[in-house]
Amino acid sequence: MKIFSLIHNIKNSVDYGFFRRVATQNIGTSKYPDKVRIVEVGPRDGLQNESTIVSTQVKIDFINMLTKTGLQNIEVTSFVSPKWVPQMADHAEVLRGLEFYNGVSYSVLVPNLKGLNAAITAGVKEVAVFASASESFSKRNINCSISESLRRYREVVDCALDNNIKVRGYVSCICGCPYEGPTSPQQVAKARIILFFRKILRKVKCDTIGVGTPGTMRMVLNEIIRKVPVQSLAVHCHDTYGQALANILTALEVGISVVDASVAGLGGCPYARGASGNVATEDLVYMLEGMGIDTGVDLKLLLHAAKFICDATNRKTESKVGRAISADSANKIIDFFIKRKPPKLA
Ligand SMILES: CC(C)(COP(=O)([O-])OP(=O)([O-])OC[C@H]1O[C@@H](n2cnc3c(N)ncnc32)[C@H](O)[C@@H]1OP(=O)([O-])[O-])[C@@H](O)C(=O)NCCC(=O)NCCSC(=O)C[C@@](C)(O)CC(=O)[O-]
Repeated sequence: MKIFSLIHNIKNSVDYGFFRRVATQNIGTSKYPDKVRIVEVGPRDGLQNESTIVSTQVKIDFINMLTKTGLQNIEVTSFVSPKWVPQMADHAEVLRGLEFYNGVSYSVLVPNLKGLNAAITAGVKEVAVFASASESFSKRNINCSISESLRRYREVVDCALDNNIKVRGYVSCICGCPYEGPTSPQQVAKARIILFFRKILRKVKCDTIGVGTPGTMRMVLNEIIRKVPVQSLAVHCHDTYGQALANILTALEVGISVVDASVAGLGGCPYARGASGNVATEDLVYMLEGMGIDTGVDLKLLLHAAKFICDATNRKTESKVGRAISADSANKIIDFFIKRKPPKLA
């Protein structure tokens, strides 16, 4: 009750519209984009690391809730070996249970042709392949060298494009590797990885263990955009050291406008021990909308989805916004955010 009246008082005494106008004015004709496309990776990157198997129905309900928030890209599962990542073994059942909405892309991770073929059978229209800038991480994560992974992915990408399937390409460990330490920008921008990824629609640069700072992030991105059009890049920042939002701002400053995030900051990689989840989607939406940058995402609905998955997995949210505002009280204090209509059912 006390909390409620505090929020009520804050709402009545603070002109959020004023803050929003000031934030926008300060940015002016700034280096930041007008819009940012958020790729929600919670159902895949977020849940793959959960030690207790999450039921298929919970995954389906979670994804359906995310769809209604206005997110246009959701990575829903991965078609990897169930021996390696048991949590994602129900990939086909998850896809069967989804309500597909017009204008929303539901992508999946595939490590090889076997995964791609299964994804095609399940009706998937967008896949993601995942290479690494670090040899050791490549070996631990997908059991092969970088060169071998690129050979495999060449087949996967050709086959996907022949089937009119869009492809994202992740490059992990752009700032550091859990086994080898810091990664040099030149290592990330190596010709073989860049050349390979040229065909791919969207190239995602990943700070897999969240060790990057705006300094290292700027260095590595500057190196990459000398070789790849910035419009084709996205970033995927884990938040282990609390640098994710700052790193994302740095990415926006160099011209990137597609950003991965995970609701409630869920996740981590099973082959990068100690790494925390991605930047929390709620925190990202709060920051961007507060800067006058359109995300198209309804923060209130996002908070509901976050509460749902945290309750179902018995974990606390990693989102700072999620801790500050409960889904129920969100109504009272985030009226200044743009209200969105959910997309129409296909
Ligand atoms: C790549 C492999 C398959 C190699 O694994 P392997 O053991 O070298 O391959 P294999 O061909 O010997 O296959 C082993 C078994 O898995 C089966 N198998 C083989 N492929 C598939 C498939 N697609 N779907 C289903 N089953 C499959 C295959 O049939 C076989 O079954 P068995 O004959 O023993 O009964 C394995 O290492 C793997 O699945 N790795 C995936 C690990 C993973 O998902 N890691 C987390 C991803 S997160 C990440 O990479 C970072 C990212 C993207 O989030 C961004 C970032 O933050 O950096």
